[in-house]
Amino acid sequence: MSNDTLQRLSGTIEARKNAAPESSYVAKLFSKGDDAILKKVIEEAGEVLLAAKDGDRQHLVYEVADLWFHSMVLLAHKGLSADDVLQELARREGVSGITEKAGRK
Ligand SMILES: N=c1c2ncn([C@@H]3O[C@H](COP(=O)(O)OP(=O)(O)OP(=O)(O)O)[C@@H](O)[C@H]3O)c2ncn1[C@@H]1O[C@H](COP(=O)(O)O)[C@@H](O)[C@H]1O
Repeated sequence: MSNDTLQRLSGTIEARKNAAPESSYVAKLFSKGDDAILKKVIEEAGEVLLAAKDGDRQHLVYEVADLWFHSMVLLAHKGLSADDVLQELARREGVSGITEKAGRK
């Protein structure tokens, strides 16, 4: 598995913060703010649920990609990135039981 795609996409999403809202989907979503971004994340999570139930594996991959993408937009909006999540997953590889919640309030 390669993280190159996630890194490139993170860079593109980050760059959209300085773009005019009408110039791109991500720029428009940033301009709408928190609630609009969170709504997309919830909407895509629901679509993942439906895809998981319909038995079409490619459909599931498609909807999870939508969910990951919108989660990345949310992270960027909050000053974070996919890299922060990858670091947390890497940290968990070394923790048995995953009971530690480092950094959680
Ligand atoms: N990976 C994605 C990506 N995945 C999904 N989407 C968009 O997310 C939306 C998914 O929402 P829906 O399925 O609900 O479709 P919709 O009804 O059109 O969406 P809404 O208008 O209701 O929000 C669609 O408009 C998709 O085009 C994405 N848009 C952009 N990217 C990446 O982000 C980059 C920057 O995109 P722009 O900001 O458009 O240049 C692109 O180069 C891509 O790499």
